[in-house]
Amino acid sequence: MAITGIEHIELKGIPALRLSIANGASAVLSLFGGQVLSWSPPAGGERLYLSPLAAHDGLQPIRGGIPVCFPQFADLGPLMQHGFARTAQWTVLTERHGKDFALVSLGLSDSAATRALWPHAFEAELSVLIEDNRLDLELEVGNRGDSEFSFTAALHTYLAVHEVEQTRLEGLHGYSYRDKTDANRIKRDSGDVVEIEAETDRIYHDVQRPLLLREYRRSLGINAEGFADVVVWNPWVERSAAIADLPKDGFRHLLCVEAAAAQHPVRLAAGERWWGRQTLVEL
Ligand SMILES: O=P(O)(O)OC[C@H]1O[C@H](O)[C@H](O)[C@@H](O)[C@@H]1O
Repeated sequence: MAITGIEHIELKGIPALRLSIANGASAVLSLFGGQVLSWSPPAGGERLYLSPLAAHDGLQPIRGGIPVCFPQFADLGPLMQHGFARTAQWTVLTERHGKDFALVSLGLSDSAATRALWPHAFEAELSVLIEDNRLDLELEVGNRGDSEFSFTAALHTYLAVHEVEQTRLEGLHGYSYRDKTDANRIKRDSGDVVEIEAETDRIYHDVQRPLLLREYRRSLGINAEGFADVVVWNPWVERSAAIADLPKDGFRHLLCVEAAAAQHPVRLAAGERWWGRQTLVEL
């Protein structure tokens, strides 16, 4: 019988935790970056894309899984792309499991290194739960300083798909989005579904609906709370060629559907806390 519970493992030299439950679902969470690297629901089959060329040197970001972008999403500010959380060492705060669930929360707080980049006292907590056919991630940020700060953030989920051109993303009809592939023009989605047939890099604003990712013979529900925006990213052929840690045809097997707070930075007064959550449900 498969081991259930929470094991401390190493994945290509990176310290990580493996969460497993009795129904056969499992997930792997790296302490470097506080990054989920794998999730298999009870029916089996990996649902997250992890690049075979991803760095595992504990320095560079890991291409794939669910990177945490904080305190900056993409290049929306003066920090390095996607902020420092995805290349920081997180620590284990809690581990809990029963027959039907496994929950780990990791913490990251300010240090001399983070204050040199971003001069604020913060604590971030990432909780990762597997239960039934779900993966649930929650990012909570607290301001433990004495003045307000603001940040942008995302759970940059790389979904594994069989063939991206045959994948349909439903639920974004009618929402406006910022199109990074077209000079950041604001557009309105008028299609019934989003299909990927070219480089796609969009921030959809104020998305209120759950999304559905449909593929041949499988579907995934994607829900978010607290994060106002949804980013849809696929680098397609030309941009992929410039991404050293992605194989040539890697873009065909991934679609990033990210829960983000990007359009409007989150403002936190001293002592305040914020949280955002993304849930993936195998249907
Ligand atoms: O290559 P990375 O720094 O990991 O960023 C990968 C991508 O992340 C997000 O989806 C952004 O919207 C894209 O513009 C960016 O290219």
